[in-house]
Amino acid sequence: MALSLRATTTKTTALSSFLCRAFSSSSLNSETDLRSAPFLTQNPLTLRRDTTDKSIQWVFLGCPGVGKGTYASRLSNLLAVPHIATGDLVREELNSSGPLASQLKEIVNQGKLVSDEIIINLLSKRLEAGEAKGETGFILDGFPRTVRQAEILEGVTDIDLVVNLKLREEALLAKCLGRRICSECGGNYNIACIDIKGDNGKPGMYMAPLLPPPHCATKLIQRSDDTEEVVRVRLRIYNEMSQPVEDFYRHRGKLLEFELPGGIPESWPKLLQALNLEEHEIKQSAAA
Ligand SMILES: Nc1ncnc2c1ncn2[C@@H]1O[C@H](COP(=O)(O)OP(=O)(O)O)[C@@H](O)[C@H]1O
Repeated sequence: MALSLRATTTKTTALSSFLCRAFSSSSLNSETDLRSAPFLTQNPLTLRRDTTDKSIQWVFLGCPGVGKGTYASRLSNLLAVPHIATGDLVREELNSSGPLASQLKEIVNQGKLVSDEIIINLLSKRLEAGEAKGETGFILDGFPRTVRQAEILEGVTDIDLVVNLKLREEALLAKCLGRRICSECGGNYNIACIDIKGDNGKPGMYMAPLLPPPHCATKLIQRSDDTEEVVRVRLRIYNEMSQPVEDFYRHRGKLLEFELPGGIPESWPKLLQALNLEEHEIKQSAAA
């Protein structure tokens, strides 16, 4: 399907009045549940958006290890919209001394999903903080991950586009296990060298490692949920809980499927092409 993806959508939806109502009237939670949740100091997702906002509202879907963070972050830099990764919000919270930290640590380290209530509350706070700084638009990464989250989001705002990144199954586990983060600057790297040989008419695939610069190389850490056992659980849960989200957006004509052909050098230009974006044009117009 050809989707027109230029970032020109005019937003007319004011989210603030709808989000809380959408969340509290959704089937799994009564208002009582929300009020009794100790971490909810305010209504979840009480967002306000300028009705003249012309920024993009995109979602990135895809299995653990597919590269959602990498490509969402590159597009965020290119298009000057915030990249909001709910996994990062969860990790910030679990590394804090907040009341949810130990509960979140346990859930994440088992590869399970955090409750919709918690995730919506974290996302709401992040969007509000961004709004206070004048941010408009977003590229969401890791949200929605359940059909209920998608329904709530769809009920309150108009998502322009959902990019569904796909990568061959054999590469996903290796990508998660090879992931490394610089504990000082937060830079993301990958030490895995993926070299899948062509077989039975299926082409091979090569993904070079993304090695850290020398000043990060001695400070690399691994996410505690990037162990083989936990990654397998995350992949299973993605198939059960998040693949239906792909169908949700497919039925609404918003899903752009993008099969990664290899590493960043091959995939990035092809992704821009699929999105009908020209990197040099955007940079020129930003500089003008
Ligand atoms: N939308 C969400 N709903 C529920 N849990 C989430 C959501 N986003 C992130 N999480 C939690 O944070 C963890 C890390 O998320 P993320 O960094 O996006 O991982 P992945 O590499 O598996 O895509 C998830 O395994 C899950 O426990």
